[in-house]
Amino acid sequence: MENNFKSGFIAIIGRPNVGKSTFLNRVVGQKIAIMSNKPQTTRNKIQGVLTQDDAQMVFIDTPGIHKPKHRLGDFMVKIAENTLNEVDAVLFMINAEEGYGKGDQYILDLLQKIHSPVFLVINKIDLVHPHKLLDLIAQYKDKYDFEEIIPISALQGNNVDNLLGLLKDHLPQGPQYYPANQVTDHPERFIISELIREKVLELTREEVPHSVAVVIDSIEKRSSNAIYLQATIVTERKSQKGILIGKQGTMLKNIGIKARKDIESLLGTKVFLELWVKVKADWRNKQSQLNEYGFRMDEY
Ligand SMILES: Nc1nc2c(ncn2[C@@H]2O[C@H](COP(=O)(O)OP(=O)(O)OP(=O)(O)O)[C@@H](O)[C@H]2O)c(=O)[nH]1
Repeated sequence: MENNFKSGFIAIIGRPNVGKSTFLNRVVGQKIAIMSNKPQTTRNKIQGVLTQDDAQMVFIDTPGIHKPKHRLGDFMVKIAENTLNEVDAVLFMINAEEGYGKGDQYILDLLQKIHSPVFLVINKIDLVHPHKLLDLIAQYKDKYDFEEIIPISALQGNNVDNLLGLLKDHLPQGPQYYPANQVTDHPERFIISELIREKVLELTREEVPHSVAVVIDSIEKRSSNAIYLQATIVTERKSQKGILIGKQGTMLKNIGIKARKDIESLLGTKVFLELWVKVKADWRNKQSQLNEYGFRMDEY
């Protein structure tokens, strides 16, 4: 039985907002990658691990690949290229509703340089008429020699199991890389900060840019079923700090309440969360300002 076990690393690529994080979260059954309706919120590579009786799939969620405009961009793309060559399969995800675009051609060019098998995943089929889907499949078939073309709805779950089955068929025999109950190899710290950042983006809409960072200052387990967390939201400008705090602190409270609920369901314990806002410039003087803008979320 051991001999028939299949495993492999699978990269998910696609333009921003096509639904990569939604897919990953559905597959591994937990909210581990940040989800947002704004593009380019996936900044780090996040691995989700799906373990079945006879297979293990390790997913790598790459940042939205797009045309590099500066050196950092070039560097990122080089990393993406290397990653794509090292994995066992690549899922190229597109948005059925948007159809073919320039950004996709850029990715298709990138894919021409790699040897790993590529699956075209057409996501958000719940939003389009079947005729449009057929046109899209025909269009993409001409552009690249895909291993498979699979339409899905990551949000509703349609055809996702079929995709996983096909993927498994293509994976090589291999070891179980991670324990069966592990869904991600990232420390909880990172996931927690992403959950808080997600709430910031969700609640502040366009007013606060993606450059906002969330730093976990401390995680303390004071009893078997309670975790005490301190986190700081770091912004670049004073005006953003004002928005994040809101009138009489209402915005920060709301961010904290929503984040706490998600963190509690992720960790399965009660969470006490203290949240602070800092401007990058006064980051070093943090200690002296702590009491000015902080809230304990368990009080709300
Ligand atoms: N209707 C519909 N919406 C979807 C589907 N999959 C994802 N979405 C929505 O599309 C938006 C973007 O989804 P994400 O999963 O954050 O996209 P992403 O590709 O990870 O985006 P980046 O982090 O920018 O790379 C969210 O509002 C999702 O709810 C789907 O199958 N159907």
